[in-house]
Amino acid sequence: MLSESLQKNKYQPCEEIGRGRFGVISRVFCPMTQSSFACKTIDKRLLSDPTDRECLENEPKIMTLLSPHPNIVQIYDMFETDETVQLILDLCQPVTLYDLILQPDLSEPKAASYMQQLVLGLAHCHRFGIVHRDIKPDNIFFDSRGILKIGDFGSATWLGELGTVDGLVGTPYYVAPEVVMGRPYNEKVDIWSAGVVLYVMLAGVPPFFGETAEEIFEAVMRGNLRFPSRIFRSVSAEAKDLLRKMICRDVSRRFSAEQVLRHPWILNGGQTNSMD
Ligand SMILES: Nc1ncnc2c1ncn2[C@@H]1O[C@H](COP(=O)(O)OP(=O)(O)OP(=O)(O)O)[C@@H](O)[C@H]1O
Repeated sequence: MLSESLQKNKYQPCEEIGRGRFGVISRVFCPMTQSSFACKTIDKRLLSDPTDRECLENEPKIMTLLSPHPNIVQIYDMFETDETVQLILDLCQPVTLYDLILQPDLSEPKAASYMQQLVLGLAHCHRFGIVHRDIKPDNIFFDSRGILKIGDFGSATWLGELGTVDGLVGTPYYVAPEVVMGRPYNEKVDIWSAGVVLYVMLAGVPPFFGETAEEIFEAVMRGNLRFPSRIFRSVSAEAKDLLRKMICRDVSRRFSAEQVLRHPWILNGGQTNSMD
């Protein structure tokens, strides 16, 4: 860990980029390398909950363990004072996958390219026994060259020796049913969430919805995956096949990251002729 003065010399603070629950993201400039980074400053005083505090401690450790990987936001430095923790990260574009899926005509090849990059990043996490637990479009970033990067490891955890964890973590539309049910779960929760991301990319709406978080959770637990013909008429049979294998309630039958990467729709880059 570097001292505050060295930190000041190494990175010059620039404009604020955004704000999260526990702090601020700013651009910083490193004169030594003539490059910009994102600096995530977390205000420790806002972390009253022990779970939030544990996540704060885990985030830089997990990111360091996973770095470098082309599809994961890289951590370069960390600075800590009594009040704050600062993480120096890859600077990503202001536009996340959340903004891109709002575009009405996201093609299957484009969706397949995003899905392949997302699952390559997840396969890397899962090989290290790490579960992200909050895969959703707002946590999927792009660098200046358009490469997809998984970010926000604030909810990530290690699978212990048992290979499972517990705790209600995630975002209602994207969370897997076994998480909502309060059962121990494993890395396959990320595949469910990535499947929901794929569904939203292809349909423009989530597969499970409701007016309140409780209603969404009930729909997720029922897990009744439907492809309304009005929306899915123009979606290929291969894409629907992959969706069924990712958004699968039976965890043992749900695809692993490696299986997703070997699925024909991914291997063919979303180029298909067949329709259902
Ligand atoms: N590495 C990054 N490069 C560029 N922008 C980023 C980066 N990380 C986060 N941001 C942006 O900064 C904003 C705040 O991000 P942050 O991760 O702190 O909070 P959040 O995900 O919005 O909320 P929460 O604190 O609940 O996780 C978001 O708009 C995000 O798009």
